[in-house]
Formats: sequence, structure tokens, C-alpha cells
Amino acid sequence: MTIVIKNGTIVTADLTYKADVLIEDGTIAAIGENLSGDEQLDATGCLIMPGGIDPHTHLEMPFMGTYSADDFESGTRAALAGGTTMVVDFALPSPGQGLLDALQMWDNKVGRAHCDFSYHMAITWWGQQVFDEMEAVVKRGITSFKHFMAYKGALMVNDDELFASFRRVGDLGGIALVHAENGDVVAELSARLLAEGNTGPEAHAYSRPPQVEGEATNRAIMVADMAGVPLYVVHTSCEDSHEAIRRARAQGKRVWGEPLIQHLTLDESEYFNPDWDHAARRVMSPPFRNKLHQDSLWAGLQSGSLSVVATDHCAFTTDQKRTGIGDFTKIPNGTGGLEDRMPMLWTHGVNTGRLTPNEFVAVTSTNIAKILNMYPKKGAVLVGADADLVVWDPEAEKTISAGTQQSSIDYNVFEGQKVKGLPRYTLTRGVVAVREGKVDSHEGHGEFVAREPRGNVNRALSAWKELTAPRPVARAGIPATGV
Ligand SMILES: NC(=O)NCCC(=O)O
Ligand SMILES: [Zn+2]
Ligand SMILES: [Zn+2]
Repeated sequence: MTIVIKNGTIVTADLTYKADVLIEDGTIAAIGENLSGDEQLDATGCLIMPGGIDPHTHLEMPFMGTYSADDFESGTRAALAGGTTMVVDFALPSPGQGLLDALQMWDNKVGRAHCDFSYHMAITWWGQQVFDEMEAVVKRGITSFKHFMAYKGALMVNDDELFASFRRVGDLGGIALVHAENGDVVAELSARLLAEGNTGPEAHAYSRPPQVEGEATNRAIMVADMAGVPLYVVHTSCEDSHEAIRRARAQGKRVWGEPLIQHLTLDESEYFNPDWDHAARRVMSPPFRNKLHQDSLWAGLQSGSLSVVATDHCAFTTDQKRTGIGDFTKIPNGTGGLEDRMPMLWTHGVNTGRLTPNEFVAVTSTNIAKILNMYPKKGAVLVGADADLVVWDPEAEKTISAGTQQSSIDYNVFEGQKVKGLPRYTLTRGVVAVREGKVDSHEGHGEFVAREPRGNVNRALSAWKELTAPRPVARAGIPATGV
């Protein structure tokens, strides 16, 4: 059974042109004029783009004494509803737990996924077992390793562990990811704020000023450079962190930054809302920032110093958030966004002229497919690529509302926002999952995407590090070792 998408305009990260797309056996079989297939999807007035890839989700994640409410079923359904056809989640070992054991736990969660997925592996502690198992993790096709520089006493790793792990990741041909906030300073500021009677959700923002992110981002960049590993900084929320990334990239360091759709479109005023629930529902780390920081993030996407827009989808219900009444440090950190990332970015990015449609494709799909070494299987409209596609109607409108969303939580941080630009069709490996704007996806359709280590950037960085490695100076008559 073949599908042909007709009458649309293909938009990729670098090209815009009119053509039909023929899909067979889950992949793109032909691109051209006057193609025909068993089923025809009409893309008149629409753009045919690579489906979105969200490289930062936490589905059914054990965190802060509870589990995030969206699992792989509701989370991937929400993704497809918004035009995202792949998610990358984090396998998270608890302290002392082996990596392969944690991976098994994540494998047990994914059976109901509606779209394709992959994992990053989190390094939450350090020891010989972790060092040894990292190789097996890479052989399983998981080549990106996340490190938390925050959440002291829980997930946080110290600098010596960071350096040891970064070196190991570099040697294995992977990339290092960091949640960059200075966890020691956050812990100290949090304790002080609580002691002074600052117990509400706004204190979460006070406890994590931009400096804690800027400092940690800069530290991670320097440690990664010394370790010889490419670095991906997740949820870059402020100029302080962006500035460190921008500078590093200008120096030729292999660093990428990932702003979230929430940080691009919502600001810190949310935390001053007199309704405790409203403010707590928006507690995440890093917190929302002011407009100057938002401008910096948009400029980064425009200029290329920031590469990817993600969600960090980690949704908690209002009841779960309420465990933090009287102590903001107990509010589960995280917000949703999987269904809204693409429409919100199109509305606030493309419709305002901040981004071109091609830049939109780059930051929602193609760039991360390249960074994670899965391009052009993913992130491309090319013959042979997976038919993960979104037929995007730039004129379609809706108002975001928890009442109509796919996510299982009882609110939406974008509630009431009007968006213009929505999927008419979303296809996941050639199967229609959104039809005429209505979700019609298939539980269990999603497959794991394995990734190869030693991508282009790893090879280039390794060659450079080898060329510039410290070498002993040979001196006549002086032996290299002691006598
Ligand atoms: N971001 C957040 O607040 N929660 C999810 C876990 C993380 O990414 O730090
Ligand atoms: Zn994080
Ligand atoms: Zn996260």
C-alpha cells in the first residue's frame, strides 16, 4: 500500500520547492511531479516538512518522589498531535543502579509508544560499573550521555565525576549532555530562602538566578574541551548560558545549545501570579526568565549560536505539584509542551518573522538529527528517509486548551494562547497519525531508533585533539624516565 502527498510545497532545512512525495513501506520512495499512489493526501496550501524531533522528554520518569504523569502512550500521542514524530527520552539510573538495569526499566515502558523514540543515558553516579557498562550502552545504539550539575543529593555529579565521564564518552565516540546549573549554589540559596520565609513557587525562580546557569554552562564547556568530547547543553534559558555557548562556538569548540519553547514564549511573571497552582504548575529548572533573556534565545536561533528547540516535557498534575505547598523545593520540577512546541514556535517564530520556515525545520528536526547521528534516516525529506512527515497548514488556527489536549495532565502552561500553523497530516514511518487535523495514531507503532557512535563531529574533534595532544620533548642525553 503506497501513499502519495500531492499539491504541497516541500520545506527542508535548506530547500523550498513544489513536489509530490510517494511513500512505500514506511520510507520515502520518490519525490517528483505527477506521482500516484494507492491513497492520496491533499496538501494544497500546505508545507511538507520533516516531522519534528523532540530530543528532551521525561515520560513516566521517577523524580522528586513521584512519576511524571505522561507516559510513552499519552506523551507520544501528544507529540504526533503537534507534528512531532520522534522523541528522545532519558534513561535514568537511580544512585548505585547499573546503566543496563536502568535501560531495561525504560525498555519496559515503551511498548505503547505511538511514534519512534530513542534514549539518552543519564550518568547519575560514578564508579567502575558505570565506566564498564557505558560501552555496552553505546553498542545498544545509545550514544548520548546526560549529566546533571544540579539536584544536589539526588542526580547531581561533581566535577571529578563530570570529567571522568566526559572522557569516557569522548573515547566511546559519543556526545555529552549537561543540565547546567550550579547545584551547590542552588542548594545554599534554597535553604536561605526557606529560612527567610520564602516558601512559595516564586522562590524557585529566586533560588536559580541566571548566574547559576551561566557559571555551570561555562564550566561544562571547559571540562568538555579538556576531555575532548562534543557537548550539548540542554534547556539553555538565559543570556548568561547562551553567552558561554556563543563564545565557545566562536572559538571552534564543539558545543550546541537547546532552548525550550517554554523559555522562548513564557516569562518569569508567571511565578508572581497570586494563584499558587498557576505559579507552581510552571515550576521547572531552569525557571522562566525575563524578556531580555528571551530576546537572547531568539537571537541565538536566528544567528545559529543555538541549534535546537525542545520541550523537556516532564508533566506533573496539579495534585502532584501541591506536595510543595509550604516548601517550594518539594514542588516537582517540570512542565509539558510536546503537543505545543511546533505550533507555538511557528506562531511566535515564523509568523513574526524571527525564523524562516527553513530555519524552523532546522531547529525542530534536522539539526538534532545531525547532532545525534541519525540524519538522513530522520530529519529529512529525501528518498530513502523514514516517512516521518508533517503536512503543515500555515493558515489553520486553534486556541490551546487543557480541555482538548492529548497530555494526561489537568492544565496546560500555554492555556489560552492562540496559535496559527498546525498539522493537517502527521505521518510516522508512513502511517497516518493525524488526519485532517484529528489524531488517529496507533498505540505500539513506535520503534526504538539506534544510533551509531563516532559521527562526523566526533571524528573531527578526535583528529584535532590527537594533533594537539601533549607530547614529551625529546632532549639529547636526557632519558624520558628517571634513572
Ligand atoms: N526541567 C525540569 O524542571 N524537570 C525535568 C528534569 C530536568 O530536565 O531537569
Ligand atoms: Zn534538566
Ligand atoms: Zn530534562
